[in-house]
Amino acid sequence: MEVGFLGLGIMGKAMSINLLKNGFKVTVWNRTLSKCDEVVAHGASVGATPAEVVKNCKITIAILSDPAAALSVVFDKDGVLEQVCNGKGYIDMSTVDSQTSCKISEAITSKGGHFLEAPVSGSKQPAETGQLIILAAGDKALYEEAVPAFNVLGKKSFFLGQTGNGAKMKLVVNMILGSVMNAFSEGLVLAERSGLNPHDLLDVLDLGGIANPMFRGKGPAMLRDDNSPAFPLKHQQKDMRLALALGDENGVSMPVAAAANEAFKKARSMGLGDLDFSAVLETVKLHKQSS
Ligand SMILES: NC(=O)C1=CN([C@@H]2O[C@H](COP(=O)(O)OP(=O)(O)OC[C@H]3O[C@@H](n4cnc5c(N)ncnc54)[C@H](OP(=O)(O)O)[C@@H]3O)[C@@H](O)[C@H]2O)C=CC1
Ligand SMILES: O=CCCC(=O)O
Repeated sequence: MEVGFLGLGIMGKAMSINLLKNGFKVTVWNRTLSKCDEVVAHGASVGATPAEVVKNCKITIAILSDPAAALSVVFDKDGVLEQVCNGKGYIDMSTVDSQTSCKISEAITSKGGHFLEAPVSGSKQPAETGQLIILAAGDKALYEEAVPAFNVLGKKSFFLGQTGNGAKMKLVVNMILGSVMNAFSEGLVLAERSGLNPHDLLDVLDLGGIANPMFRGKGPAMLRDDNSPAFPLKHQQKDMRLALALGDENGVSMPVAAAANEAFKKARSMGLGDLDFSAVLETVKLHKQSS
């Protein structure tokens, strides 16, 4: 199967290499061309523009930073829309809001193409090992066609119905994720400042009812001040912002998520946006009691 792939950031690089390792022919494009080199070394071809990739491939996958990037790659000059036509499939795996997804869907389908949104749960390592959770919605036939690729990229794919439902599900999941990361950060600092060994806290948490892979995976790195990015903090803040907007639209009060969003905004203002979202810990460390 031949697929196009737009966006070779942390996720796109890992996912496209994974497809290549599993026998897919892949044509890639990235705004910063040099990021294609590593994927080309694994056997990918390069398209000069998103439009060229779509022209050459029946199905094109994208995973880009945010709504602005997702829209730009479709609607701008040399974008996806210029070559979408009957029989072409476009799958956007970026984390965006449902409005962005619906706008892209309408444009693609108005030209005879097929559209599926398929944001993912899971981070850099699951992307490398094909263990993502795929939250698809939109064109069911395109979903069925993409299942062989999804089986390589993920451990489980969900088809959630109409376009927008995948985006919403992803935002709800990441709203919880971001809120939990803030509570976890506060707990680590509280343990240390109150005279406990925070490594003991990690051990206690890991044996109890709120044990989870995130505490287990990120906790030790956070205690070492290692915030090398798997999931960039700027993207987590974008997801909190979009989830809060979804809360507004639906009249859902989310004070915990709102506070978490403020902490991520603070972290961005401290220049931590490109670090892992666990760097929100630094905002808790800022506040020291004066005697
Ligand atoms: N990292 C993670 O753990 C996860 C991330 N996600 C989501 O996946 C998406 C990608 O994340 P990730 O790979 O981490 O992000 P990165 O920041 O590593 O990569 C972002 C990608 O988007 C491209 N891009 C940004 N702006 C534009 C633009 N205006 N036009 C064209 N391309 C653009 C970048 O190109 P360039 O290289 O030129 O900057 C790059 O390819 C995001 O929506 C994120 O929320 C979902 C699950 C997990
Ligand atoms: O969107 C990113 C999710 C990161 C994760 O699930 O660890």
